[in-house]
Amino acid sequence: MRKPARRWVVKIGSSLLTNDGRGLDLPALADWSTQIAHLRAAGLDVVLVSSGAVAAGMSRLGWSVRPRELQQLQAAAAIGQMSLVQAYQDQFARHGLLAAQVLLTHDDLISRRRYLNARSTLRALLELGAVPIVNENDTVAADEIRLGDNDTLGALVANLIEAERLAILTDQQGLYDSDPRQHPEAQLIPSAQASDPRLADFAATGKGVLGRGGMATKVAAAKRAARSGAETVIVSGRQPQVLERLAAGEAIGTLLRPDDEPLAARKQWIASQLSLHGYVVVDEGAAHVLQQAGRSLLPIGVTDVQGRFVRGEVVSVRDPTGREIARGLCNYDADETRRIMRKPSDAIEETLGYVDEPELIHRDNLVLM
Ligand SMILES: Nc1ncnc2c1ncn2[C@@H]1O[C@H](COP(=O)(O)OP(=O)(O)O)[C@@H](O)[C@H]1O
Ligand SMILES: N[C@@H](CCC(=O)OP(=O)(O)O)C(=O)O
Repeated sequence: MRKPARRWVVKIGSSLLTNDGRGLDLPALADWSTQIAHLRAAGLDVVLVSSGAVAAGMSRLGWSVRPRELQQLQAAAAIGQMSLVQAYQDQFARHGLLAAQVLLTHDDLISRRRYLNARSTLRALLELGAVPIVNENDTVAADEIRLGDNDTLGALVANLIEAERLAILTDQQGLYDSDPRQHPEAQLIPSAQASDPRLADFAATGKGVLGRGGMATKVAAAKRAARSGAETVIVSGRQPQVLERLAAGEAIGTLLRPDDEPLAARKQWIASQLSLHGYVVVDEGAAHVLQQAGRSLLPIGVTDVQGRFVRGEVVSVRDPTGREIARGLCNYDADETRRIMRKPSDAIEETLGYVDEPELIHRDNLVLM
């Protein structure tokens, strides 16, 4: 029996919530809300990441086919999000709980200031005893920066609140060794390391009518959640008392475990950046000391700088073959970095006229990928 985790992110996908597209499944939604209320009563903090806005909007609009145009999807989401949170609010109120709507975009999670704001708001809501209900802010998220699937959002929220567990409720019993919709003989994987490269192959194909990501985004989410020390359970939301049984330590679904101890909060944030404004290329010697000796990155080891970034932004670090080996907060902006690259740190002052830090990226602000 595993010990129950204290802070959970519970993610409910579109396929499940809408019973594969037949509008919101209100009895099921009521049941999950009851289960979450029981978890709260048992002392667990729960943040709910719920999909279903587009699907609920489609059903309100009488649309049976998911539109392709972004504006149509956004309009459906705006209509559907109302029904979605209203349904949750009604259900949580039956248990004396307040529900809180939290709509996040990708930008909110890459800007340090907004990231910290989102984190403190979520923490405040949990302290107030409310149940935060998170979804992507579909109205404003433009195509190229959309998270698109809520598995990624669930993992980012797990990083944000340093959750111990990400429970992904879906329409299958868990992760199988191939898509059970196409391969009835597929075998359920009871547990694995989130970093196991075979998982991506198992999840390679197939998704539901409405779901965005299929299993591939769930496996990627487990990997991302593991970076902040969270374990992920992929499990059928249709199992009776699924959340309570998980909380009691029952081994159901697929458990994907992190390899390591949790990284510090800053390192989690650095590792979870989805879009970066630039990268630096380092020579072999620098790549070696970063990876093997846990050292800071000095300007002398940098051979190329690409993109535009400001001081304090997260940049990617690539080895001479172009492979990303690390990410970190850069102490100099892109132009300054170009001017001091290949130079020893004691030449920074004569080159720039000032010196802020001898390191380009300090090891405390650097995370290996
Ligand atoms: N290896 C696999 N194991 C289980 N399900 C898989 C696998 N590969 C693909 N799938 C598909 O992923 C679907 C769930 O993903 P998706 O439709 O995006 O759901 P959700 O809306 O819950 O995120 C399943 O219905 C299944 O057909
Ligand atoms: N923000 C979207 C969710 C996107 C989506 O479909 O996610 P998922 O079903 O979890 O893969 C919505 O509420 O409709």
